[in-house]
Amino acid sequence: MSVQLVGVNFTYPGAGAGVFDVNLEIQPGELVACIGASGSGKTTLLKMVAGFEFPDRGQVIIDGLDVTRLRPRERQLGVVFQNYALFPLMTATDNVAYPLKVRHVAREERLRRARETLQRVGLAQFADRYPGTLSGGQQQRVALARALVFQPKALLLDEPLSALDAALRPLMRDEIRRLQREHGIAALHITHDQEEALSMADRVAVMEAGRLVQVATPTEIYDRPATRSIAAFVGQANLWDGHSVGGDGVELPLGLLKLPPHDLPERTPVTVLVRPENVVVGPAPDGINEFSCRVTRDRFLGSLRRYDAEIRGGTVLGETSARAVIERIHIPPQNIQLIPAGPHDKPLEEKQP
Ligand SMILES: Nc1ncnc2c1ncn2[C@@H]1O[C@H](COP(=O)(O)OP(=O)(O)OP(=O)(O)O)[C@@H](O)[C@H]1O
Repeated sequence: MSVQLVGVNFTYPGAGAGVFDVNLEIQPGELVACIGASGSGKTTLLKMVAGFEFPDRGQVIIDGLDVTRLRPRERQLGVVFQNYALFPLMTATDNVAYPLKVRHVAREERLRRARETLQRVGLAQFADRYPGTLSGGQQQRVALARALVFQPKALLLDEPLSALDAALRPLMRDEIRRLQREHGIAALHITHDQEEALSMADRVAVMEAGRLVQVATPTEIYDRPATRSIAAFVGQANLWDGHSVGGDGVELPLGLLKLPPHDLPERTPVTVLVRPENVVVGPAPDGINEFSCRVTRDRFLGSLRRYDAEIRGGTVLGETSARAVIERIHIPPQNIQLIPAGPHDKPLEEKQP
């Protein structure tokens, strides 16, 4: 059961904000995570699919059916929100059975199906408990069971894990993926948490100012971001602006950097991306892209160490598991990614490391 958005446009009345020219297809069993800065339109996109708002133009197609003008309930979607939105005066079973009740399923049948779904999310022994007596993770699993109980055509997840503590989140990620794959339904997952998006999703959709600017696998988004702003938004990044000197070089504020051969004409403006883990501590065997440096910030993060290496012309952010004093670094040419300067590039929203 797939979800398709075709040329979807929506502007909030009286405001310039909304979503624009959105085309996206989520295959059965596929999970697409939508990420983007606050206010970029992620929730609005979810509202289009859910039917909480109607597009001004374009179509929403679910399981091959045009649902653009259908109301939320008629779309048969499972929706899970950040705050669970459970009914506090109903037991876990009654909460899960509720969508069946509104669909006029007979009482015995709906209780049977609710218990069965609770069992599937590992909560059989909590069936008669009230939400207030359950932990955050257990409540979230009730919410998930409630979204799955009526065999929805797709699953919409709006920050479903952000209220959970860090230890529980990876478990719930796996749980959601297992259930969603088992049911073979398409899922759209809105999240602020990049690690969650990269680790859970089959594909990641990046939003900027109401538009999908890149939709690709997690590794493609991380390794080959389409624009400078995507590179800055996803993960940690060294981003340097400069220009091509033809052949295999780029001229940057920190000097000439050697790259794998490229065919950009001389003086083409480019942005260079180097992920911190691709900066290597110590001298280069051939002296290529090697810098002497002074470490100005050094943070020990357990399995790795993140440092700022001051070199002539700038600062390089690096990551290493080495514990020794860092006096020289190098950047192997194959670890450098070229991002053509493009019209999409907007002022950066770079994170502080
Ligand atoms: N009801 C509304 N009326 C007018 N503008 C709105 C309304 N709801 C949202 N917006 C605007 O639409 C834009 C997109 O909002 P949306 O909630 O989709 O962003 P988001 O990416 O989900 O943000 P966040 O990550 O902060 O939840 C924002 O500029 C927001 O101010």
